[in-house]
Amino acid sequence: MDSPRSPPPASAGGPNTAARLFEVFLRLRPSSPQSSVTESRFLATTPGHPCVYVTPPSAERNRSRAIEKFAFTRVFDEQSGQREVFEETVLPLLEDAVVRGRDGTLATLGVTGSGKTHTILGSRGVKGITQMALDVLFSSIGDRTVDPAKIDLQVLDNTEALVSSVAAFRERMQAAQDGHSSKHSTFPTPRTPDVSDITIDLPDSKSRYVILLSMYELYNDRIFDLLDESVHFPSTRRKALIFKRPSTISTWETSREQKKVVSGLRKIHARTLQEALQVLEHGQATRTVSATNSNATSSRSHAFLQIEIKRFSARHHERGSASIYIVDLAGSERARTAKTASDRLAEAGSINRSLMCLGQCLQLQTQVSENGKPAIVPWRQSKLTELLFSNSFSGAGGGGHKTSMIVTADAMGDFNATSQILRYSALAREVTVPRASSRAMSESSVSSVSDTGPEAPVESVLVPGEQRLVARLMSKLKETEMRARSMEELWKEADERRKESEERLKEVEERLKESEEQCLCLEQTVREEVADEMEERLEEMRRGMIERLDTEVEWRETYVDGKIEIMKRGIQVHEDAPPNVLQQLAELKDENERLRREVMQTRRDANNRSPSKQYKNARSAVKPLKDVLNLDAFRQLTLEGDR
Ligand SMILES: Nc1ncnc2c1ncn2[C@@H]1O[C@H](COP(=O)(O)OP(=O)(O)OP(=O)(O)O)[C@@H](O)[C@H]1O
Repeated sequence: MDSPRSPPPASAGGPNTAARLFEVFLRLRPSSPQSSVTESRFLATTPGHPCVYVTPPSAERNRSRAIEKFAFTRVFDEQSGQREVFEETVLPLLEDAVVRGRDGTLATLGVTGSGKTHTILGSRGVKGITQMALDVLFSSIGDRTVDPAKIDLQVLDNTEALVSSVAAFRERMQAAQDGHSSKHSTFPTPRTPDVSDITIDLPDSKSRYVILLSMYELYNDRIFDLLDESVHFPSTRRKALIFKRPSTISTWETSREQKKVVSGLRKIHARTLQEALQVLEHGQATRTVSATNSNATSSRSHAFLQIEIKRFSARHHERGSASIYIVDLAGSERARTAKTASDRLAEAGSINRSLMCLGQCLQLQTQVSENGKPAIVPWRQSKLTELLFSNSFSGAGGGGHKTSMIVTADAMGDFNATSQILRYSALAREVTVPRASSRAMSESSVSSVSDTGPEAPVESVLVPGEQRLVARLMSKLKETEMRARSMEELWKEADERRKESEERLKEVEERLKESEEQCLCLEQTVREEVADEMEERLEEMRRGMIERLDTEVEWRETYVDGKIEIMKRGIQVHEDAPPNVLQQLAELKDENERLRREVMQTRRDANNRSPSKQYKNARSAVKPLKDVLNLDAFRQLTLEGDR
């Protein structure tokens, strides 16, 4: 093998395409003084070969690094233009969607500042592959678009999306932006490269098409609509959306084939290329972007653009639908290099975590190729991999979803971060230990790289015995790596389970707390109700007693009056009654008057006192009267008077 600056010939080995789940392309960006981190190139390619060689820059050599060779579907070197990348990556996906109705995803992956956004959306007046895809799509469809007056897209769409025309979208945007400082689109429509000569042959001459655009971003593991006009109001909080299967099934799908979608997304019906580009610009302007030490306009979220191509018959019956997802992933970064802090650091943590899960998914596909057995790709581990792969691996959409990745790299950028991404994204990898270190290895079984730097490939200088030893050591190294990886995965799984259990425990504790609070409230209410009822009953008793007392007093009064009347009549008849009887009568009258006053007083008191006391007092007040007016005594008196 040659040194990285003069790579080896074509036979060095390309990727095994037999059992590949993804196409993985590598694109090298031209280095600029601002973007360069290392002082020398650590990546080298050979024109026409799908491989890249990674040699540690001089500062890294002392850390015992070997030369690594990575294979991809294709490598685009620094001279490759946007159109070349477009023709090899998105155009086949677009053709599949328009002609065969197959969904496709294209995502860019790379270290921050390595050129992902430039590739996807272009920069400095240069079109990205997205603009080129829209250009080719609209020029291929031509005037065979559906008249919006003839269909109701809102009714047709089964994904709970909010479908509207570009005009209505623009109006809403205008209303949202009026009087508010908002993010205005600042992207001039790029003109180059020209793709007017590329068209896709449509499958039949009668079909009509509708193009729907939607854009969303995955920011801190939450999905946000990039075409939601309400975000332009400063006080409005963005609403996170859910990725799920729609509640209704479209006519051409079975429930098993049903694709997962971002529910409640805004979909804009673009009828021309200009309309589509306007929508794209609005989405771009809303995306979360910040300046970091590594990139002045660093994407802090993973952005998804969905181009949905709906096919209709000449009589406006929907015949099918296919989507292309173009994904601009946020770049992985080291906090130390990017010098990020607070919010940016938290964003970077979330970005790196999701990219690590993506890396695991990508890495497993190479193991599939090597073992010949289908490995389980852990795409459910993160929201990002779920969004990217759930429709590819679950058999949804008929299982025809095709995924391609473009890995972007700067040959003079961050060596550690770049080689790490190449390691997990490459379709095949080969490690070569330089000569000096291979000798050391045979003596001490430790891999190291000579201080003098990488030299000729090991195979060409070793004797057969040494070659066998190196081969054995390499296979052991590979085995250990695999074991370490599976241990790491087990550890991660255990850690996730622990976290899950902790979350559940927290949930249970919260519920317990809630239940206790509810119990307390209930007890309080019951106590209050019982107290109210008791008071009511006491009041009723009091009223009853007063009534009974009144009746008794009235009856006594009537009774006494009647007796006095009888006595008066007796006195009139017997005017010569003995003086002691008359005196007794006068005394009785006085006593009667006194008792009446006492009854009046008792009544007044009864109104002010508690019912039981009132009752007792009244009884004790009435008792003397009763005694005095004892019928027998009275009769006795009357008889004595008569006598
Ligand atoms: N192939 C290229 N040709 C010319 N310029 C490029 C190329 N790739 C990247 N650049 C320039 O490098 C800078 C950073 O690129 P870009 O914003 O695309 O990086 P990125 O990978 O998207 O970063 P991040 O992950 O932080 O968003 C931009 O100014 C862009 O114009």
